[in-house]
Amino acid sequence: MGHMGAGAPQGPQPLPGVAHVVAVGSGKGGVGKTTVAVNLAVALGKLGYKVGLIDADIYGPNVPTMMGVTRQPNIVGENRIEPILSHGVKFISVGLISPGDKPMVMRGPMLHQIIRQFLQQVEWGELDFLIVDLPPGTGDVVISLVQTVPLTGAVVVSTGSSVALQDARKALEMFHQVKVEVIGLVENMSQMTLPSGEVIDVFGAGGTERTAAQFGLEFLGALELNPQIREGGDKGLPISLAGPDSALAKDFYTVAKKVADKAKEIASKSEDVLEIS
Ligand SMILES: Nc1ncnc2c1ncn2[C@@H]1O[C@H](COP(=O)(O)OP(=O)(O)OP(=O)(O)O)[C@@H](O)[C@H]1O
Repeated sequence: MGHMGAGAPQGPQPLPGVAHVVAVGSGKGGVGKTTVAVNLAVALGKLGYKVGLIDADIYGPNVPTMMGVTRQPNIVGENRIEPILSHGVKFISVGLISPGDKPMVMRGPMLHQIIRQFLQQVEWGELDFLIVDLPPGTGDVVISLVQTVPLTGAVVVSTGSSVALQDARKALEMFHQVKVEVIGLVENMSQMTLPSGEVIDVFGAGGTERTAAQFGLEFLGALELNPQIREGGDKGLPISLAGPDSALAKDFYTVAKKVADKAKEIASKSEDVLEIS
């Protein structure tokens, strides 16, 4: 690859020691993307993987609350950022740097800089998976991400409702445009089981699986709508901590295992391509 002079165009560079970067996105806000990202990270950790989590949802950085730690990260050496370790996962968030209720007002270049710093200036060490919680919608953060680091793939979270799926399709189209493979779709808040045992369908369960099929994409699983999942998020104790045998957490583990398998499959395919060319 020759050496690069100053100003030489630099494409996305893999992060040394980090095997897979997986983005979690949604078209619509509020569908539970962060809940899925946090529980996916914790579940992968419990499954024995080394996991990092970047909260790139700069407009609503909820990861610190959901991970139960809101203190500022330490700076080590020359401007290296030490990620926060919680529940077996290393994470970083703008919420740690600009805590409180003040919104971060940011212009494009600053946003790009933050995404780069979170990838390159954080002491991630060896990771099997670096999960990135994207802001809802389609936009700048994804561009910054793909310009900085090669992604293994993206997970798209939706509810089964028509409007959420309409926006999820836009997210799929965006990942296609920036050449990021979609690992699969997750349906969140799928069904709800009442204390009586009656199951109610709030957002149109099944819609996400049908959309995945239409696009020839993998359906990674359906997650129940349950107040304990919300409480876990609010208390900083993600439901996945309950382990794969827990009734409420098991579906998150199903998703986590599928994501891990598919990510490894995608990575091995792209290695083959590199060897051939
Ligand atoms: N399966 C679920 N059951 C119950 N509550 C849930 C579930 N998933 C998410 N929630 C709750 O719904 C709210 C929104 O979830 P979350 O913040 O994860 O959404 P989001 O898509 O990341 O939102 P945004 O990106 O727009 O900030 C949170 O209070 C969360 O605890």
